[in-house]
Amino acid sequence: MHARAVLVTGGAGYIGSHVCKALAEAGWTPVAYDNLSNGHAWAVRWGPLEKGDIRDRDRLRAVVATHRPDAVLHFAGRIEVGESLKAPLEFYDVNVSGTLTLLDVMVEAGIQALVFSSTAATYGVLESTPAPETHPCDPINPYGRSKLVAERMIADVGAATGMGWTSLRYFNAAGADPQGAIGEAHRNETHLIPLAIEAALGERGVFSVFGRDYPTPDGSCIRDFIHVSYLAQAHVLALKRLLDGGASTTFNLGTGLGASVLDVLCCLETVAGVPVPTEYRESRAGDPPALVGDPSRAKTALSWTPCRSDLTSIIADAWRWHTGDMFSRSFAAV
Ligand SMILES: NC(=O)c1ccc[n+]([C@@H]2O[C@H](COP(=O)([O-])OP(=O)(O)OC[C@H]3O[C@@H](n4cnc5c(N)ncnc54)[C@H](O)[C@@H]3O)[C@@H](O)[C@H]2O)c1
Ligand SMILES: O=c1ccn([C@@H]2O[C@H](COP(=O)(O)OP(=O)(O)O[C@H]3O[C@H](CO)[C@H](O)[C@H](O)[C@H]3O)[C@@H](O)[C@H]2O)c(=O)[nH]1
Repeated sequence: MHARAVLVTGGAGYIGSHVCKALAEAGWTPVAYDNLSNGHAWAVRWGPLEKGDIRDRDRLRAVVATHRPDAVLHFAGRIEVGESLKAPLEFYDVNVSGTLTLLDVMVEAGIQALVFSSTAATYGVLESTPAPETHPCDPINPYGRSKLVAERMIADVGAATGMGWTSLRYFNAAGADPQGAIGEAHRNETHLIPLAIEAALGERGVFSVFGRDYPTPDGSCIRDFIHVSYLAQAHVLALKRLLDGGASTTFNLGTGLGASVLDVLCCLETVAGVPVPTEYRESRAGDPPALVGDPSRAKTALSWTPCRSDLTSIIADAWRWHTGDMFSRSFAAV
């Protein structure tokens, strides 16, 4: 019997590729749909790669007609908070228009289930931490606003058509596949942990800490880091729940615990056994001081546990990936 297909937009990217691995291990055929603007063909190892843009209706239609997926997991999008302030229209184009095009094709094809990659950035500045899903959404950057519009569009289409959906609001995905097959390899890296690793290895000069006067115990921002492989597990569980008739809803995917930028640097120095050369810079526009999520709803409804998500395990996996053979061979193959 053939494994059932699911369409994974953005399946060549960091989180999408880890989810493809988890889906294949759970018996699915993940069909990655990606324009490779920030992902890699080498990261698509557990199913076919269909190259295409999320805004290209005809290409999407053709891919759906070929693979006839039971469901869609939608990761494709622009992701960098800082960039979104410089190029808001690009973010609205890909994250909003792209999601609209995808929904249109799904409705036309009668696909009844969608798992959407949303974000903690939809909340804005938290009134209290850890934030539950009922926390007000008032995003402070175009990235978060574009994802919130997409979330609401999905809910409206679900209400009108009966399509089931689950929006997963990730906090900070981090780490790498513990077996070393894939890891975080954004082309234009802006994320804290990979940049700090590159600074520790002397590949990038000094690491810049953005802001030292936040209202946090050490003055640097606080984030809730969640191991990418266990984030991936939650997608498999959410897909199963949706296909079993579970109600459409939103889940936070975080640990409920925060770590500061300085905590991350300190932990990396311990894991790597070398210092991270560091400087302080102005705070980055659009960064809220603290983002920590309450994952209780996901834990209960999905029977999910965010394993391996202590800072040491996350950073050790990221370090192993970055310094391993796969990382250098992967980039050499681009
Ligand atoms: N990384 C995080 O910590 C984090 C946190 C919250 C939410 N998210 C969301 O998770 C999703 C995946 O994030 P990621 O970190 O894996 O990013 P990523 O950039 O590694 O993955 C996104 C993928 O989408 C593809 N893509 C971008 N624009 C496209 C387009 N127009 N058409 C087709 N494909 C396109 C890219 O090539 C890339 O492979 C995103 O939707 C992001 O908003 C990420
Ligand atoms: O060189 C750097 C890079 C980052 N930071 C700081 O490290 C923290 C984390 O920054 P990242 O860029 O790694 O991640 P973000 O929290 O900005 O955003 C990530 O998590 C969000 C949800 O929390 C989003 O969804 C988004 O897609 C994803 O990139 C922030 O306080 C940032 O100011 C630095 O100090 N120096």
